[in-house]
Amino acid sequence: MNKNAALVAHNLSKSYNGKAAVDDVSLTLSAGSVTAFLGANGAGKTTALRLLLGLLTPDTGHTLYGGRPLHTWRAPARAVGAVMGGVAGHPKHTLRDHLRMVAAGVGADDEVVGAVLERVGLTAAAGRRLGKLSLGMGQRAGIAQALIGDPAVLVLDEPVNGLDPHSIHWLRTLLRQLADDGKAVLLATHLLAEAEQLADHVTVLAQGRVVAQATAAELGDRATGHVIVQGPDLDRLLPLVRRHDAVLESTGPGTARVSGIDRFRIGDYAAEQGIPLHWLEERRPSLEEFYLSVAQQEFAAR
Ligand SMILES: Nc1ncnc2c1ncn2[C@@H]1O[C@H](COP(=O)(O)OP(=O)(O)OP(=O)(O)O)[C@@H](O)[C@H]1O
Repeated sequence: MNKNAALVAHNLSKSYNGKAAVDDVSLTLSAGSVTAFLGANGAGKTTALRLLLGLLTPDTGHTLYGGRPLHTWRAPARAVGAVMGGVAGHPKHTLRDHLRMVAAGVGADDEVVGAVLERVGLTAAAGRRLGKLSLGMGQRAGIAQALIGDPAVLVLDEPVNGLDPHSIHWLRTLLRQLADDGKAVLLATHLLAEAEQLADHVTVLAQGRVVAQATAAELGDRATGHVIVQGPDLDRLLPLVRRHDAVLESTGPGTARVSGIDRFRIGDYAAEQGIPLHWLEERRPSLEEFYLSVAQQEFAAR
């Protein structure tokens, strides 16, 4: 076990009415990294986050922050900050006053409130009432609130929901900066492109279970892609295809799709045999294709 990890969750499980919402989920978050919990709606992401945060009691398993359970931290807001959808507070309170109250609760001063407002780009909106914040401002305010304790771990549930493209870009940049500052960031998302673009590590959840855990790049490599080849004489590739137990599928005149051999082998073989090729392109699977394939394999095994 990595004792220096910002967060270690061991074998978390939670069932409702005999059905597992989260089934034996383990996770390690390191300082300076962004991790995504990726899964379809109902995969168990929110339940897993609530277990990590101590908002739900697990049937089995436990979570350590900096090597210790959250309840042993004198100031839990230094261990973890959570954004579980917008900002919750009295709609008539101004954003500044709301954050001041939160700050007082965690022993932070007004300077911290000014700093977090600036960090999320809401300095000019500090005097607005919570009830008058737009959806995007509410998301930013939620992040400001989570950052007040300067936590080592930041957890966000579907943070891009309802955001416009400009705000999504802003959020990506902010999360990367927070990781660069040394925080461990965990976000739950059903948006495959978000996980692929933003996260260093991806944990794929399906029906409450971890079905894949790797870097975004490794996940892509693990899945099988295919190669598009074009040329006037593609049948001459068949001996190579047979040798590798691969598949060559004609997709039109002079064009085929090969799976089971990489483009280097195909190119080298074509050069050795004097087979003319006009095009050779490896199509790597997207994380989406990978996710669907692992989820299908997982369900098929049940
Ligand atoms: N309090 C509860 N009582 C009964 N079942 C629950 C409860 N909370 C979650 N579940 C069930 O557990 C499963 C996982 O739900 P969860 O909300 O964690 O999924 P999710 O991946 O976050 O999906 P979504 O993005 O749709 O919220 C679902 O089948 C859900 O119906």
